[in-house]
This record gives sequence, C-alpha cells and structure tokens, in this order.
Amino acid sequence: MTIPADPQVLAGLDAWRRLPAVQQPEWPDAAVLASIGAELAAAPPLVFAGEADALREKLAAASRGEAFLLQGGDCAETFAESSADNIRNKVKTILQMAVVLTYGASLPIVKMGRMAGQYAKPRSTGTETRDGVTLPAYRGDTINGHEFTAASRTPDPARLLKAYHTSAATLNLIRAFTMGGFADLRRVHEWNRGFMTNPSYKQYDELASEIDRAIRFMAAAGADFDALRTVEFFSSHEGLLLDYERPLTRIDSRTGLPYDCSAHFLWIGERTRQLDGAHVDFFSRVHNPIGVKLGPTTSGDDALALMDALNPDGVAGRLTFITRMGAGRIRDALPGVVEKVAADGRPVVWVCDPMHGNTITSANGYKTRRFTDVIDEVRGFFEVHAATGTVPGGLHVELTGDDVTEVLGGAEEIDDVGLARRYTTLVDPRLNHQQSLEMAFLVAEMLRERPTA
Ligand SMILES: O=C[C@H](O)[C@H](O)COP(=O)(O)O
Ligand SMILES: C=C(OP(=O)(O)O)C(=O)O
Ligand SMILES: [Mn+2]
Repeated sequence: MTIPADPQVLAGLDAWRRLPAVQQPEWPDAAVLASIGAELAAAPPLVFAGEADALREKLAAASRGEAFLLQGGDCAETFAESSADNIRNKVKTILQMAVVLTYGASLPIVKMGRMAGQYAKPRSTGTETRDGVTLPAYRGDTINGHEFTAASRTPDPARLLKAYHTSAATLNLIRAFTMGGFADLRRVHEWNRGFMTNPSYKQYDELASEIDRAIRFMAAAGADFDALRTVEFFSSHEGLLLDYERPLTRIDSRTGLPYDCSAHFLWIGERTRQLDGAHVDFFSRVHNPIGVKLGPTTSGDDALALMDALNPDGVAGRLTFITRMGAGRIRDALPGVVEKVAADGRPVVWVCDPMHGNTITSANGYKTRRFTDVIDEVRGFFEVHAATGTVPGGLHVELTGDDVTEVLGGAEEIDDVGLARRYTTLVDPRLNHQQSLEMAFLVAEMLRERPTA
C-alpha cells in the first residue's frame, strides 16, 4: 500500500526557499536550473528510505556505545577522479580501518563513505584572485569547474545531472564491492598484513599480531567466514546545495514521509547551521539520519537549539553531532557542549572530525594538517567523553585510498617539501592510505582504553 504525503508536509519541503540560504551559487539562468531540477526530480532515487532507517538504528546503537561510526572520504570528490581504481582504493582503506577499529572497540563498526555525492563545498571566500584576475571560487564539481577560467568557474546547472549520474555509478560500484566478496574479512585481513610488512609501522606490531591471532581463533572455533563476505556500507555527503537535495527528496511510499534520497546520511556544515537558515529548516523536514558539524565557538545552548530544531522528539540515531574543534581547543571547548546535551537527555551520536579544526598553511604555501594534531584531537575527544561519562560514537575523516602527500607527518614523515610530491586535492588535505591505517591503529588503542559500561 502506498501512503501519500500530507499536503502540508509536501509544502513544507519548499519553506527553505523563503529563508536565508548561505553558501549557494549564483546560477546564471533560473529557467535552466528549474528544468534541470525537474529532470532530477523525475529520476530514480539513489537510496531507499528503508536503508536510511536501517542506518538510523545503527547510529542509535552508536549513541548507546553499542557500535562505532567510521565515516571517511574526500573533502571534495571530483568527477574526474570517480574512477573504479579510485573508488576501490577508498572503499578498501575504509574496510581495512574498520577491521582494526572493530578489534579495538570490540564493537561493530558502522561504515560510511563521504562518497557518491560529496561534490559541493562551502568556501571561506566567494571569489579567488590570481595575478589580478578575480573569479568565483571553486565550489565543487556539482557547481563549477576548478580550472581558473571564467567559463569553468561560472556555475553550470548541467553539473547537477552529472553529479547525480556520477553518484549513481559510484554507489553502484560500492554496492558491488561490498556485496560481491571484495569485502571478505579474510581478504581485508590479508591487506592489513601487507601494510604491516613495512618496517615504518613496527610500533603497531603488537596490535596487528593480536588481530591476527583473533582471526585464527575465529577460524579454529569454526566461525562462518562466508557470512563475513559482505558488509553494509552507507553513503553520505554535506547537505549543502539545496537545488540538488530538494529534487532528490522523495516521499517514502511505506510511510508517506519525506527522505532525501541523494544519500543515506546528510550533514549540515559548520558554515550553514544557522537556526533560522534554509539548511536547518530543510533538513528538519526529511527523515534521514542527519549530522551537524560543531566548531570551537559552539555553545551548549547552540547545540540544544539545534536539537530542538532537528530532533525535537529525541528519536535515537536521528541526530549526530560532528565536533571539529581543533587539537588546541577541544579539551576546553567540548566539555560544556557535551555536558549540556547530556543533561538534556535526548540521545545524540558524538563523532569526532579531527580534520577541519586543524588546517594550517605550510611554509611553502600548501593547505595542510599535521598528523600529530589530527591524532591529538581524537585523543582529546576520548578524554572529554571519558570525563563527562558520555559515549564517543565515531570518527569522521578526510582520506583517500591513494598515495597522496597532503597531510604532514605520519610514520613515513611527510614534510613541507614532501607535500609538493603528490598534492592533488582540490580543497582540503586528505590522509593517504598509509596515514589512514596508521590512524586506525592509534584510534584502536584509544578505543581499547576507553571506559565502557
Ligand atoms: O572542507 C572544506 C573547507 O574547509 C572549506 O570548504 C573552506 O575552505 P576554504 O577556506 O579553502 O574556502
Ligand atoms: C566543509 C567541511 O567541514 P566543516 O563544515 O566542518 O568546515 C567538510 O567536511 O569538508
Ligand atoms: Mn573539508
């Protein structure tokens, strides 16, 4: 039976159009945008509302300390880099990290990519000037091109369709990889053994051997490894570009409720979470699990007001707060926010994004981050939650499966000069494959040491 949407609920989905919407492009032609919007609205959804519900349940478990979220992928996916190799390497990296974290946490890891839709970026300045020429800033492949020409930087609504089709192809391959045997625990474990042959990672030997022994124990005890050939993998991106998210919002025939079917999980960024703004209004009306980024200036009252707007009834797993305070700020800035939310009692998932509060410019001009700062913010996150008796529920990282040189440090010691070797990101610096695995080993230790009920 199909349940239709309440007409008021349907009308509400466009209420954001009358509210201030920051970080949106200036499309040159409203009529072209409208016709592409209609085309998107008629295209099949990318995810099924029932999958978003399943994810909500898993996030509810994370909020109770019964699961842990690993969310990772590029700062900005690009159409050009949405190749099979690139997608495979990212999925592989996340799966490898997840095995290490599963062992550290002794919990199921909820696996989620910043993938299949992460094509729209908020920017700190709307324009970019090079050699006296000023053009619109690059806002992600769904809006404009990175090439520094007037033609490429002009927002082009045809890109919305390209974003949709590239998301569909990416998601299709992710589903094939994770359901078709690529994610088999025995394979993933072998990849991790390969990583450990590099002497730079000697400090993780002990943990790696323990994991190896645990897998051999499982085999000896007759564990059904065939049941561990597939994994659930969820898609997510920043819910930034409302001209894309609105047409992909559909009424779930089972319930009559709206879901944004561009991804399983959408988050509202630090720059677009104004309480009276378009983004909070729009995402308050869709039933996916939703995240909000919280920067270092967030107060406990800000967090409570966001909860009132986005999860007034306290549905478990509906709301995730992704804190991104910076290594130097988290220990001071996070406790007040966490205490206030904990005292309220409505559940949230607390997730640490140790990337966005730690961005610096290297002496030779690269936008980068220090691996030590990234790890220190995660450590601070665990310390704060241990002190307040709350649950550290997950990790949100910018990473790639490839061997880029964008983040300083790691056991292989990328330095300022090293950044120049393979710096390919178009927006923020990502952990490379090795740095990502190294982070997983370090976070696994933190998970092991955390207080559990
Ligand atoms: O993740 C994204 C960036 O932090 C954000 O887009 C701001 O980047 P910018 O300062 O380079 O504009
Ligand atoms: C822009 C991003 O983050 P934030 O909103 O936290 O700055 C991002 O996740 O790429
Ligand atoms: Mn980023």
